[in-house]
Amino acid sequence: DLQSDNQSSLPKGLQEKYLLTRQIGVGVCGEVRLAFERSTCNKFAVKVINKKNFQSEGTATRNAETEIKILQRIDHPCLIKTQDFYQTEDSYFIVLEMMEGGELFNKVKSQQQLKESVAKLYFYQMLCAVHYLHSNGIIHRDLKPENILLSSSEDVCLIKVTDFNQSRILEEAALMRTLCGTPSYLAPEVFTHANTTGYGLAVDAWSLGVLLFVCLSGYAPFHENFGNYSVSEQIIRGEFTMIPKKWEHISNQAKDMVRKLLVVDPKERMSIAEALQHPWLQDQEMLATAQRLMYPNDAACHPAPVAMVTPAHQEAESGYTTHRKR
Ligand SMILES: C/C(=N\O)c1ccc(O)cc1O
Repeated sequence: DLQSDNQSSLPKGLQEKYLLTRQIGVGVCGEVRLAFERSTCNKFAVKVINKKNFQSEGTATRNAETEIKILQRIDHPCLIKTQDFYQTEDSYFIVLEMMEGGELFNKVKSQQQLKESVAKLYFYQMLCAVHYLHSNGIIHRDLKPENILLSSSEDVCLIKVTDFNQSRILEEAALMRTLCGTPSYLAPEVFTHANTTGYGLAVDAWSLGVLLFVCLSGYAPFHENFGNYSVSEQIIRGEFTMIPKKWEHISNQAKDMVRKLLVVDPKERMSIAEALQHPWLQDQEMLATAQRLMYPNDAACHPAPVAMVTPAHQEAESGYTTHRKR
């Protein structure tokens, strides 16, 4: 009975504004519950984060309030919006926009591998979202299929990146949690330079490479069942295998994109900006679809002729380079 114990342990403000109902997701740090805003009946997803999962509670709690203000200013069509934030002695409650399609993780699991055109549409939106985060000085650091949400169960749909706020709010604790969670998507330098949080934007490019590999092939490039190295050793060595059966129908341009992101040396790894200019994404039909999904109002008032579509990421870098000129 949701009116009894569950609601009573909730912050008063949260209880007054929202009715929390069933669990719709669960993760390392806690659970996600479906909530209804009482005044509008609009649906929201409330992420309940159990504080005892995090070591340095003092600074994290202090950071939480300040960080949430910054993050509520973050506004991009492919980033989950933070609607509200509450906390009790032992939990954080982050009220997030609802995504009816759930986690990308479940779609890839059920479909084995995504159609290349669908993987391209999703990957382009992820690149735009992460490009925007980086331009606002935020490194995600924990990009994985569980943190990519789908707006609907249709293949052609808007996707949104989540949890960038959580790792930002609980900075040092997020690093601890990240290192405790499954390392499959983490870039090599997170292991080799983990104690210096100086690793840069390139960690997200690596994780997007792993995400794209999984969407295209249906399996992870670095996995404990592969070879006789641990997952972290496989990552540090940059050793992955494209199983022919899984990759035979995938274009060379898609494979090229993956290979240029899964480069061990962050200085040699293709950047997000370079990835946005990669030939695989210069696909006018995909760009027009992404534009329509991300900026539906623009398309309504003055539909851009497909040939003239300005890529939604706008700040297009001049020219595509396979490797940054050193
Ligand atoms: C975290 C989140 N939205 O922000 C979410 C998580 C799981 C799910 O099935 C649906 C959702 O909307």
